[in-house]
Amino acid sequence: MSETNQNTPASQTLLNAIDSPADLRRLSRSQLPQLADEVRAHVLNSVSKTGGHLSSNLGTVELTIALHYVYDTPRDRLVWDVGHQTYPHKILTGRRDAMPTLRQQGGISGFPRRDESEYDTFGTAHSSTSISAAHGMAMAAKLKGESRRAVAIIGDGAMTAGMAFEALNNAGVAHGGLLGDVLVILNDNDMSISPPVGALNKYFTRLMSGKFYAAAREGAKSVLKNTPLYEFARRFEEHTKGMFVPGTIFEEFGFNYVGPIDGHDLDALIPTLENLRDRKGPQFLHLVTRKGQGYKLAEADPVKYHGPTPFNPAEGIKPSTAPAKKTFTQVFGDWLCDMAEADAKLVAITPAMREGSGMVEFHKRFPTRYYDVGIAEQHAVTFAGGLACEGMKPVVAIYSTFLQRAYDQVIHDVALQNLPVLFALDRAGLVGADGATHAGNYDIAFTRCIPNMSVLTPADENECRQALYTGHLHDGPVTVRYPRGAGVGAEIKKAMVALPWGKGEVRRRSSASQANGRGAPRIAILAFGTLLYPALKAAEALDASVANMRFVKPLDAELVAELARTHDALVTVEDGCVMGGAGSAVIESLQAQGFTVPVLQLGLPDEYIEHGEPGKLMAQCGLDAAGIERSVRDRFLTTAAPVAPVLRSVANT
Ligand SMILES: Cc1ncc(C[n+]2csc(CCOP(=O)(O)OP(=O)(O)O)c2C)c(N)n1
Ligand SMILES: CC(=O)[C@@H](O)[C@H](O)COP(=O)(O)O
Ligand SMILES: [Mg+2]
Repeated sequence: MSETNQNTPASQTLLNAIDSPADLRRLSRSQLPQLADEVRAHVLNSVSKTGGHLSSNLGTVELTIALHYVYDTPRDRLVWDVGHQTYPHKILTGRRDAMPTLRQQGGISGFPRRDESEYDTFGTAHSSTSISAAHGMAMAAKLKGESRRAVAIIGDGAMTAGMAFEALNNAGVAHGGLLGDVLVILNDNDMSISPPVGALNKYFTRLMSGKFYAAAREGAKSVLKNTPLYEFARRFEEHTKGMFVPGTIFEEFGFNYVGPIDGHDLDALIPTLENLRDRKGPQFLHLVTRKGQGYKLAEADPVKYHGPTPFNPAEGIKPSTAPAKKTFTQVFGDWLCDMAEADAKLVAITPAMREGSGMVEFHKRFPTRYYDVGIAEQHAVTFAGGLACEGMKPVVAIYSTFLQRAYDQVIHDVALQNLPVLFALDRAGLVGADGATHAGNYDIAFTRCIPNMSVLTPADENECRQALYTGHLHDGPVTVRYPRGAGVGAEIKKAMVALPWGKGEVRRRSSASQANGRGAPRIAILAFGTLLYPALKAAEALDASVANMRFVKPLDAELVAELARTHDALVTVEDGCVMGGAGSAVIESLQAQGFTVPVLQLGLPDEYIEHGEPGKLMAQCGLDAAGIERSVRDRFLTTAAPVAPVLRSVANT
């Protein structure tokens, strides 16, 4: 019996004794409903304190208990799609008492992590990967002659990504005579983050509302419940269900389809999973659940409770009273509506992130020009390409990390054809609580190398608005990147004025540079994006010049040359990966122009930065003012490594 954690209410008598699924499997079936109540309470109690994903987790309590009760985990593999709904899974697999550390530095992740637990069989967070991974695990078991099973648990939202169907298409057939024993569980709560979109959702609704099948089931179950016949009827039903319900798309893919059944009913879940566990070949179980189950406020508004910050569960989420600075997301949302007013050709696309991308107002005001395409980033980009071919001005609002999902579409379907698509990249740089899977660290590197692509890095809220406007006017593909949350609180000018294309600006001149180089080396910091402000602060202490570069591509080569001519050393700072980032662009420009001035590149390191508080994480990466100052002193201003007199090339004269 584990020690009762002082943070957990005493009412968790069953849960406090469960440190692994083996403990769970020692419970009787009749104890499981109480355990479900305790797990649900623990989820609500924890998330209301730490913040995190809530409504999806409340919806998977019974499913999680049933899976660990029926399957021999971790020998049998569970792969959770997206993985934002795995708090019950973590609570039941030895991390109950770690929940207060959720998504905090050094604490447990909000998503499954292989390096966090053997029960987290596959790292997820980007959606729609679970069927592919589970299929791989199932085929490996076949090839190795192991009897283990693989289960993918995927939501109705995640099912809208093409990758899920790529996997179904592959998993449903034999390979070399071997057929994987994979179970795909569709956790259908009729919700993505926003209300679901697309034809697939309508199809699921038809399946769920299969009148005859549902009625036949309920009738049989209530009559036979708790009788020996129930078992017979259950098996009979399996073999006769095809007579009542027309073949489903999943059966066309080669899966044995079962369902829909109530994903909160343990008496339905457990026998069904026991039956499916012992069947060979690809199985598909369609569950109907409710997002937010068991907490009325989340049941009523699963969108609001998808990923709340800390709140009082007794009162629910209250609007913040603090006069908050506008977030970059809000700046984008405001600009989008203003631009739509001014330009009828503007259309806006989101791959299932309406709220997170700040598009609720745009959707309300411009419903015919708003497209939520579901979790389908590849389609979102090429769809925008098609719109642009016909003279529309599409804006693809997408988190930097999710654009990674559509890289070929950006190159092949948009940039190569030089189509005017504006990519509004939110969550650029470190995002904090979601950790490495959601970091937008790489977009500067992976977009600036694409011919025809332009890359803008606004420094504050006002410049973000102007950069979006500038990108919208540009006749070619453009990315404008901005971080999660608020900036410095710059005054936002309503008037939209295009930035001088490809031009940066000097924001501070070092006095050393006006002293013709006597004394301390003359240093210039070239800042990209919101790191302009910590750079300015560091420059005060360093007496360095500072340039707000604004554009990574086209880079202001003239400004780079002028700074190289008038300074002994250059420093680049960016909230993106150093490798291939903006600093690399500056070095390439210096080389191309024949300059040999030393350059210190500051940015995100070649490693994954885990979840934590963004400000602290940036400081740990040396990207706060103190860190920038420290790095410049260490590199250029210590006697140990003085800046050598620069051999000035011809270009310097
Ligand atoms: C590739 C990708 N795009 C977008 C997201 C953002 N996202 C996280 S959860 C979610 C909705 C998932 O809906 P569903 O699969 O139905 O799970 P539910 O939240 O309903 O349990 C989205 C769009 C993501 N994680 N990965
Ligand atoms: C699970 C998932 O991918 C989304 O819910 C994501 O966590 C949202 O991130 P933001 O909180 O930055 O909008
Ligand atoms: Mg869903």
